[in-house]
Amino acid sequence: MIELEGLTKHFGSKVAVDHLSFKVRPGVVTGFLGPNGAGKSTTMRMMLDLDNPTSGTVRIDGRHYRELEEPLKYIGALLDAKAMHGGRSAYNNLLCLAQANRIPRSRVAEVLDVVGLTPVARKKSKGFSMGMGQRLGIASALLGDPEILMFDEPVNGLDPEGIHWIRNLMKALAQEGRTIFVSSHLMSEMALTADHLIVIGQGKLLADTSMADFIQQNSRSYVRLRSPQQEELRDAVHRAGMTVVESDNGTLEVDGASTEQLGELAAEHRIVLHELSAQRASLEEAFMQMTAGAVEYHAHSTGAAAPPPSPGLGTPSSGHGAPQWAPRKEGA
Ligand SMILES: Nc1ncnc2c1ncn2[C@@H]1O[C@H](COP(=O)(O)OP(=O)(O)OP(=O)(O)O)[C@@H](O)[C@H]1O
Repeated sequence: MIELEGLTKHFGSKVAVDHLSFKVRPGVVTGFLGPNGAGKSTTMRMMLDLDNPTSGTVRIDGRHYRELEEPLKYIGALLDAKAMHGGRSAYNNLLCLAQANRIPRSRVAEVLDVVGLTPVARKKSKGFSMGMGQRLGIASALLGDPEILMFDEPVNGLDPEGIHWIRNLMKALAQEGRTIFVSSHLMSEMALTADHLIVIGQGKLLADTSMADFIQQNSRSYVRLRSPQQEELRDAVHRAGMTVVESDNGTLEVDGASTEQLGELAAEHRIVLHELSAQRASLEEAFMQMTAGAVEYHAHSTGAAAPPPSPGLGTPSSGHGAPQWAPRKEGA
């Protein structure tokens, strides 16, 4: 378990992380989401004692990182896959790490095998592709067989087979009862991987909830109906006291009713249906809706529609005076 309490980080006048308190629990994959510059990497760095908090605490299984005798045996992390020594082979990179943490040499071959790098174990890591570097970083996180694993953008540079592999690896590790904390900008991937979500914006906690609840609470769900007797159907739905709107493509959209209710209603009125489907927004839509007011840098221009404002969640910001050509981050 990872526990944050009032975690705060200032860089000069910039508040990167603002009184964050949450727990990352074992047995599930917890996704860590936030727009660019929200403070995810800074938070993860403080979890690993790579940055000092301005205030607040992080506990790893009840202890501060510095109190862990051999930290790699408690918490493994992939933060920056390029952090490896390029002049060393994959094997030697891992061996150095193993020796510094009193991890048996035999574990090096084991983790190389897990990540599929055994055939290139003796090759210098500077010649590795981005995906291979990412696998090596994952191997280093797994080296101490820790109960807690943190991955910052783990699918960066991985091909579809690699993405599938890391998704299954994270799920399997969670099923073993480990604590898995992962950040990613790939919403479709996160939707397939994470059970629970922590969402931050401008350093503040926006949500700490299950994936299903997050999507449900931050998006509209409705039932779509299509029928050759569209007018009859619309009247029947209307008479049943439900809100129905006709979409641009000629289908009907009904809020606040189940597919069962609508199917039965159509049968009662002997109306033929060509479509009866529950529509639920994607994680991406729900995320855009929730974080609309917490995006640090907006692109303004070429047809990419801004997300609609979320009721009660603040209005979309124009970037707090930030330039509008969307730099990635200050000081990066
Ligand atoms: N060393 C630093 N010096 C000054 N400002 C920093 C530093 N590191 C981060 N920041 C700022 O703190 C804020 C949070 O940055 P951070 O990298 O943690 O965000 P992030 O959520 O990981 O973003 P991204 O999704 O773009 O990687 C940003 O505004 C960033 O510019």
